[in-house]
Amino acid sequence: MEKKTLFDKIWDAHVVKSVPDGPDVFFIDKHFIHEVTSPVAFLNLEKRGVGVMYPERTVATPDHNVPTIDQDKTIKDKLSRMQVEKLRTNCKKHGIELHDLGSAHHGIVHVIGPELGITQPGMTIVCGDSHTSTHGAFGAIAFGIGTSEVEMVLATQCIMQSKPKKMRITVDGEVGPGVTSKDIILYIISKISAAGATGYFVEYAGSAFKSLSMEARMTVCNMSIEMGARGGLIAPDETTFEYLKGKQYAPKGADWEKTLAEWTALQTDEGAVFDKEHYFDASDIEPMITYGTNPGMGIKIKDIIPTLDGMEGSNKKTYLKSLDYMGFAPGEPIKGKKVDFVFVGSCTNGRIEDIRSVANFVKGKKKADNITAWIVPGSREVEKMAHEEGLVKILEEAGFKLRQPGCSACLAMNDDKIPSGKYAVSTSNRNFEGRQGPGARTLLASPLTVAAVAVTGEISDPREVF
Ligand SMILES: CC(C)[C@H](C(=O)O)[C@@H](O)C(=O)O
Ligand code: SF4
Repeated sequence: MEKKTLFDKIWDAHVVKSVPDGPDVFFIDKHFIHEVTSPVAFLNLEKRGVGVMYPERTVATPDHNVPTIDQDKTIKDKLSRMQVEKLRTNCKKHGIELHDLGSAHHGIVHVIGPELGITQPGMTIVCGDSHTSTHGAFGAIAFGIGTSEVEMVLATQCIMQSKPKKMRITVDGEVGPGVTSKDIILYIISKISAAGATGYFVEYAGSAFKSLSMEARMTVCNMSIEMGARGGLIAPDETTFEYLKGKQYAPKGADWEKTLAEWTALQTDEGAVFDKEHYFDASDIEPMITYGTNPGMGIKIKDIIPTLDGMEGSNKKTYLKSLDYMGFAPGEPIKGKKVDFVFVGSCTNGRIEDIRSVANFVKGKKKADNITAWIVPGSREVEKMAHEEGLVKILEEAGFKLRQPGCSACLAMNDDKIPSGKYAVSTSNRNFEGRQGPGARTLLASPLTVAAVAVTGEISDPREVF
């Protein structure tokens, strides 16, 4: 019998029609929408006089543009207000479930999907958003699509897709204390580069991933796109099932038992062939940070910023331009550099475990005077738990400012911007020029590292801060 990868199994089960030499017609189980990439799709449907085929398969939430204070008041920014209002009217008109600002399950689309148990193993999931890859943590094929495809999914629940190549990234062994899943993925991207998985769909395998919680796995899959991959997934296991059990949209009773048997079979067959394989050893991974302007420009915090050795021509030019933007020089240590802002949040690290780890770290300590510290829960549910567990109190005592759920300072589409020239150590996933505001300088790191930076006011290794 043909050996199949997990990706093949899910893919093949969703092909409605195979077109010779063309893309497949591909069925989508779940569709998430937000205020930025859906308005034009709805507008075009309207123009064509077409309705939404399966409204119950789409779930909406406003997250990118929303303010993270005074969410109960009218949004001040005109474009943001219009986009959020459009989302409301479109959802109402087409009978689409909306988790609106201020409601119990409002939040970043990639945080609320898993939280509600909408994201499940074996599914195909899309959203007009590149970080849809997050949902792959459940053993689903999840990827970002463009606005014209959002329209296609609304109208037909299908899209046209060519099957990507398959890559497996195996990390075996155990990471040491102070090393998190964010460090694992930053390490992988630094090794294979920000374009290293272009054209591939990745399966993460090996004991280093199996021992991660679901939230930590989501951090890994979230950043698949930052190495160019279409998406990334992890085969479901007991950790996955335990997380989903009892969630609002998870199967219940006899249905649960039946579904569990199906989910358990969602594994890559022994001997299945990948187009490319990478192997890493978990014991080589240490706390990581980026120093440049793409997520592949990462180093261990203890290391120096790479020198110009072996760099020539346009590579050297691009490298120097990137360092110039960051205000760094080749060969300098990164540790000890002064920082202005820390940001804990986003669909990469805005979940409750992230907030817990920051709170545990800063408990009884104070942030440094030069630091502005923002903590933005990924959802209302996370916010609620953070209050109930006493984490907010700990964080506020340490000098952090808690804001309301949304994408916030992850990208400069709302009011939470880092001023030009300032340094922000951020738990988000992108450090592009201007990502957190025009001229802002972003360094990506784990929540634990961010906590250490908040306390010391400079780039620090969390294992060395007490
Ligand atoms: C605005 C949206 C389309 C974008 C994406 O696709 O990822 C954003 O979420 C991001 O993280 O850059
Ligand atoms: S939190 Fe950041 S990465 Fe995630 S969807 Fe929002 S803008 Fe994109």
